[in-house]
Amino acid sequence: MNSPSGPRVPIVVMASGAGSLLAAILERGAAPSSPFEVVAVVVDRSCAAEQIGRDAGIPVVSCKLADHPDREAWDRRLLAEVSGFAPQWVVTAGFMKILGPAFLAAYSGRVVNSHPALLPAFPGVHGVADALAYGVKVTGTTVHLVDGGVDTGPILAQGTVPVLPDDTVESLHERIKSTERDLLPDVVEAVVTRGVVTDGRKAHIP
Ligand SMILES: Nc1nc2c(c(=O)[nH]1)N[C@@H](CN(C=O)c1ccc(C(=O)N[C@@H](CCC(=O)O)C(=O)O)cc1)CN2
Ligand SMILES: NCC(=O)N[C@@H]1O[C@H](COP(=O)([O-])[O-])[C@@H](O)[C@H]1O
Repeated sequence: MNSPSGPRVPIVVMASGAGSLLAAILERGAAPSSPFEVVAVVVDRSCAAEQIGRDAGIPVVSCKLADHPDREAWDRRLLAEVSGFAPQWVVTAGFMKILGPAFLAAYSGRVVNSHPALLPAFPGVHGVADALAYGVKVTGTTVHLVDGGVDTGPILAQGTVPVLPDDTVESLHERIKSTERDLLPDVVEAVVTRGVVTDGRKAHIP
């Protein structure tokens, strides 16, 4: 049992952008009662998330695809870097690269992603823009386990967000991120404490 008095579960957070989800996870992990500890931040590009990790006094590792001969080499390097921190869970929080087979073989069932749409609708890199262009009136966020597909893994939790008549991609995305900053740390706390039970496509946190 991981409790305030017990050892904290080590997690690695991966990010590519502004890092506001990373900041929310770091804040939650810094609470005295947190069941988890962020032991490293991994980025795939130069981004604001790097500085957020450094400001928190946490090791930040940059693993850029362009610095590797091919995708397989990058995937293996990513695995080596992350494994060096021996995390029990990995959280992709705005990480904009597809994780490959080597990485997922090692961390199968232990990678949690936050996506800015209600999956299975609007997967991929442009989830917010695609939902807005489609004309949906409600969208949201999905926290799911990562598998070999793109945003296809078993769903752990979802939160809904209204689409307002004057929304732009930016205004809608910011409203979704506000929900993500609560939901993702909630799910991380839950999975590190209670684990996940999967049955085919279905997953629940007991
Ligand atoms: N194997 C998986 N890897 C990742 C998943 C996943 O479900 N399976 N989710 C992502 C996050 N994500 C959306 O939530 C996502 C990120 C990136 C892409 C994508 O197509 N990336 C391109 C590059 C785009 C870029 O560099 O800007 C790529 O990897 O070639 C789709 C969905 C975390 N990883
Ligand atoms: N498909 C992956 C994807 O779109 N991820 C999204 O990037 C944003 C990161 O925000 P942040 O950089 O402020 O944390 C979040 O909305 C996250 O769901």
